Amino acid sequence: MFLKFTKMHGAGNDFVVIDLISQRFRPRARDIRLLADRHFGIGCDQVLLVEPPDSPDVDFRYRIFNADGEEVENCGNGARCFARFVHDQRLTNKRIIRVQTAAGVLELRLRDQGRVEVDMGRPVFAPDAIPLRAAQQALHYSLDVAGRQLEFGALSMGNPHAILRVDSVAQADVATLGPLIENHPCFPARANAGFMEIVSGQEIRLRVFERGAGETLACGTGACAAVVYGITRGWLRDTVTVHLPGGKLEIRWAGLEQPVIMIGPTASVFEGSMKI
Ligand SMILES: N[C@H](CCC[C@H](N)C(=O)O)C(=O)O
Repeated sequence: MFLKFTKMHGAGNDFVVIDLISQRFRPRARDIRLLADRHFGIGCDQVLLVEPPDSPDVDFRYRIFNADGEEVENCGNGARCFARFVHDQRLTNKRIIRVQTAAGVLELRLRDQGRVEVDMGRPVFAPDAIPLRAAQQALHYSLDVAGRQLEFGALSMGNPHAILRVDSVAQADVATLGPLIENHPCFPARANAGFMEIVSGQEIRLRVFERGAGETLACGTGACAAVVYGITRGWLRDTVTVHLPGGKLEIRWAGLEQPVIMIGPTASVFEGSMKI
């Protein structure tokens, strides 16, 4: 079959977005890997599938697959691009959209100039919910990675994140430490690894080695996780500009039991169809 798709990105984190309301396609992991392949397929960090709602109190359901073919719970940049996609494709004329994901219901608000605001839900710190193998919940943890003791924060934004503070993201050894943290046995579901440089109480630089995709130009849930960790450590205030290699996001968190709010850009790059 030929599958219609739209290629999008949010701050350089790129997606193949597929409308499964007007076309039928039951993807296997190998189909996702082919769609995501930058040589034999279209190429992307994640594949997003847009589906009809499965309950009356949401407008859509959307599913998220990493380039390695694994389905995951949440994707911040993907949520923004999803909202832009359903609006551009006239699947809705709403500017406040409720969408069911594997991590729960997200509320998305279309802002001006292609920007979208997302209520990303509340961070979760309990180790067994991240999941993280740890004796007890802590502000930060210590991890032996390749003989080095690393201090990191860990939390879930629906998906698991480990965050390390570094002096300089430019100098951080993301290529080596990223996969070691992603696949460390203390993370039974693997993890996204964030490397955060504190610029000021309201600004950070961040690089993220993503679970199932490698280092990406931006990670929305990673930006949320890094800001939440920085606020809990007393390094950051409640509204932070996050500078990522592919662009910047604004993250707000008013503290425990409060949702994390993310605002950022979206871009629709091209449409096409692929034989699959
Ligand atoms: N790699 C992530 C999913 C995509 C998250 C990221 N692209 C974002 O914008 O949040 C995971 O395996 O949990």
